[in-house]
Amino acid sequence: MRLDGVGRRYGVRGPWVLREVRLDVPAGALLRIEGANGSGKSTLLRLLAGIDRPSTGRITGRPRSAYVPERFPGALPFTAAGYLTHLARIRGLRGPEAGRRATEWLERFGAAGHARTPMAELSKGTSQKVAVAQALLAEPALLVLDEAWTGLDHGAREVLDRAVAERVADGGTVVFVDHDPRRLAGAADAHYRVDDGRLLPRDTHLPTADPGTATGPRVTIEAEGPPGSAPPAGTDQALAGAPPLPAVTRSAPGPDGTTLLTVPAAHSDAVLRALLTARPPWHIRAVTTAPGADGADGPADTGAHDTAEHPTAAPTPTPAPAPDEAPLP
Ligand SMILES: Nc1ncnc2c1ncn2[C@@H]1O[C@H](COP(=O)(O)OP(=O)(O)OP(=O)(O)O)[C@@H](O)[C@H]1O
Repeated sequence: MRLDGVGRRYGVRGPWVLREVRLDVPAGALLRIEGANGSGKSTLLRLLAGIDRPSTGRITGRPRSAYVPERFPGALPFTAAGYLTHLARIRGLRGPEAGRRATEWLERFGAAGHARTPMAELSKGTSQKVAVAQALLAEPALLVLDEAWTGLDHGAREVLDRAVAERVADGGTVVFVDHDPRRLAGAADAHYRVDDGRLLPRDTHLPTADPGTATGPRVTIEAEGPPGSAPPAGTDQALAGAPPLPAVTRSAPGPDGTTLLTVPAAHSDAVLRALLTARPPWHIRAVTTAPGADGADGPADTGAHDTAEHPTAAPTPTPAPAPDEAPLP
């Protein structure tokens, strides 16, 4: 999908909220939109989702889209399951499949007990689970999330993190706004900022280390996987071409499933992607700056865990390009 010279204002004489927006929305990518309150983020997301039209400019190549609005109109004349089944049918799911998918998403979000509750009687959090589920159930090619994590409990936020990773791994595109800068930290392929009506690319890449040396900025990733298991093989592929110890270290998996991975900053996005798209996906607890391998760069290591560090498995001989290094189509 592509936006060319897109502008939006409310009312013929209203101020331009967005001006001259040009954006390529590639398949299989995670895009983050940032900006101050009232800068026009929600306006942009509504245009991307196709529920609003630009006042000027063109949007072409729109894929099958789904949208979680900032404010979900909860008081609808359905039960939770009835609403999701209805939406699944509108999105093209046929027969019992629509109801099955509705039940499956309510279960994933821990809201199966509210399947028969009228929407108007749902708590704010459960209503938000339904808002998110309606967007996920038909596996859209473009998923647009406007503060979709707000109001969800911890478990549901993790389910949504994983669903986002699944969509991207399946070749879909996810565009999101979230007030928490740690949301999907390091996983976005591109960051943009809405500023004075313009959409500006924000540098997405952490400072690059020289791949030929063991020095340079590093990032510590605290990730949680199945208890006792080592990080998925994809992380080793993501580190192909990275210098070995001391640039790359990995703690032994803790009994709670937590592992600390310290990697060159240039490889961190690819490692995060590998963790989030593993099956089952890993949960990213924190991403912090670590000192360079020579100890010269950045603040002190997190020190959150007392860990025995050891090198990761040897890199694969043929370096694969990190997804974040590929040019956006
Ligand atoms: N339907 C509307 N009618 C008139 N003005 C609107 C409408 N929707 C948004 N605006 C105005 O457009 C501007 C941008 O609003 P928008 O909600 O897109 O910003 P935002 O960056 O998402 O804000 P926030 O971070 O507070 O959610 C604001 O000045 C807002 O008042």
